[in-house]
Amino acid sequence: MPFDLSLYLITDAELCAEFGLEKTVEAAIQGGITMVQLRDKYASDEQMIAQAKRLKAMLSGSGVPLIINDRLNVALASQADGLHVGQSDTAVQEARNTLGQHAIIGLSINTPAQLQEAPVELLNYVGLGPVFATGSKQDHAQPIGFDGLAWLANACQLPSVAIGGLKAEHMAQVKAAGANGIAVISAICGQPDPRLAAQAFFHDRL
Ligand SMILES: Cc1ncc(COP(=O)(O)OP(=O)(O)O)c(N)n1
Ligand SMILES: Cc1nc(C(=O)O)sc1CCOP(=O)(O)O
Ligand SMILES: [Mg+2]
Repeated sequence: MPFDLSLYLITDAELCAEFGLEKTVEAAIQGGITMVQLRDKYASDEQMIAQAKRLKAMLSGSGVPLIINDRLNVALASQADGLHVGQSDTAVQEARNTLGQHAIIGLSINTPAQLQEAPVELLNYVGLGPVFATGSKQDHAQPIGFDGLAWLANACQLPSVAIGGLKAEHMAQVKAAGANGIAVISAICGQPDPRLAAQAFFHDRL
C-alpha cells in the first residue's frame, strides 16, 4: 500500500477515552491525517486484534494505512498494513519475513549509530526522535532537538517521520529539517476536537 508520512497519528486509548478511540481516528481522518498507528501497552493481544480489525474496517477506502505498534502477532492476525518496531522490539528481519514484502515496516531511531546499523533494505521508513521530551512515552530516549533531527533526516536514505513533543506549530521546522512528516499522540488524542487538531497541522495549505 502506498503511504504518506505527512501527519501520522499514534493512538493512546487512555487519552482518547472521553471522545472514543474510533471516533478520534474518524475525526482525525476528516482533518487530514495520513497514517494511523495502533499503540496500546496495556491491552491483551485479543483486545488489540479486535481493535485493529475495527480500525482496519473503518479505514477501508480512505487510503490511510493502519500500522501496529510492537506486536507482530497482532499485525499478522488483524491484516494490518504494517508494523512499527523500536530498538528493543521484534527484529526487523523477523517482521519482514512474517509480514511479507508488501507490509509497511518502520523502525525508531535516536542516534547516528542506530541509523548506521538499521537494515535499510528491509525498512519502509524510520521514526526519528524524540525531538522534545514528552509525557506520552515514559521511557523515551534523550531528546535530539531540531539539529539532531536534521542530522538524522539528512543522513537517512529512507522516508522519515519526526516524533516527540511535536505540535502543529512545528510542522514547518520539521519539514525544513528534512523529515517527511510528523508523528503525534497528544496533539490529537484527547483534544476537544480531533478534526480541528489535525487540520491545524496543515494551516500552511489553506
Ligand atoms: C512513528 C513512530 N516512531 C517512533 C515510535 C517509538 O517506537 P518505540 O521506540 O518502540 O517505542 P514505543 O512506541 O513502542 O513505546 C513509534 N511508536 N512510532
Ligand atoms: C511513541 C513515542 N515514541 C517516541 C520516540 O522518540 O521514539 S516519542 C513518543 C510519544 C509521542 O507522543 P507526543 O506526540 O504526545 O509527544
Ligand atoms: Mg516499541
